[in-house]
Amino acid sequence: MRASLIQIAVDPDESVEDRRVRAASLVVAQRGADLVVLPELWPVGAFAYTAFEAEAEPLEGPTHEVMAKAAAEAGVWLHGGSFVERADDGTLYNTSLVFSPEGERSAFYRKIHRFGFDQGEAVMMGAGEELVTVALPDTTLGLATCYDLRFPEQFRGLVDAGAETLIVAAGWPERRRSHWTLLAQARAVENQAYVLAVGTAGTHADVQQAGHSMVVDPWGEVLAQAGADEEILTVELDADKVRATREQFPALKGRRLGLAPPL
Ligand SMILES: NC(=O)CCC(=O)C(=O)O
Repeated sequence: MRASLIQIAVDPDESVEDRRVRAASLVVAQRGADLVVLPELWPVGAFAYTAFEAEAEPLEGPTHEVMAKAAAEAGVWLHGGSFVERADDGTLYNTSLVFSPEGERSAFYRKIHRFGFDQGEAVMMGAGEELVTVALPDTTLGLATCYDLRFPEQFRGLVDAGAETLIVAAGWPERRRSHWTLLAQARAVENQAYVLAVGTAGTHADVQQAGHSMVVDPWGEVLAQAGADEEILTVELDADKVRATREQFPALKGRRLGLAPPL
């Protein structure tokens, strides 16, 4: 399975609409891939909190429309990254979209763990409540967004739901890049799964993005890693490698659940 990770630059001197057009063209240029992935909040920027309200859109808004068309034109499974969704009740969410090669929406995922503690996303957005997996012909995707990466229990839940390829769409800052790399490899090793971790490039809202998108295999080997600038990583994944790894080294079957708490 050929996967392309689009590490798109998010810079304030480009309008959201212009970036939507550019992102769609980058997706269409990946014709021949099986799966294409975009990062977190690439339309507005993961740290552009002051623009969230103004750039919020309905689930089936402009980003949904251009990504659906791009998936169909390229004939690829597309994780279209995430955007600021305004739900029918007015709540904002950090929402990811997945489209089939026919341009049909297969899933949407609202980020469960909101970043910011007492500011930004954590206070401006609602929290997703559901784990989301997407069955592709060769593998099952498990969806996560940026800060979710720090919560191993979410990934265990995705693996227990059948996920073999873990997608992390992110807007991870450069100043914590070491955590990005470490955690992406950790999630791959502990879950014996591929991790496709795709970040943004550039600087927005005075936050330099880490870029350094990466693909990690079920043994924790980094198969490919981008630099800091806008870049597209394309890798060949062997979906059977996940099952073979789990059979050769069945650590997931060794979990001891439901242990009594210490007295
Ligand atoms: N957009 C994010 O979720 C940022 C997460 C982050 O900076 C961190 O976990 O560190």
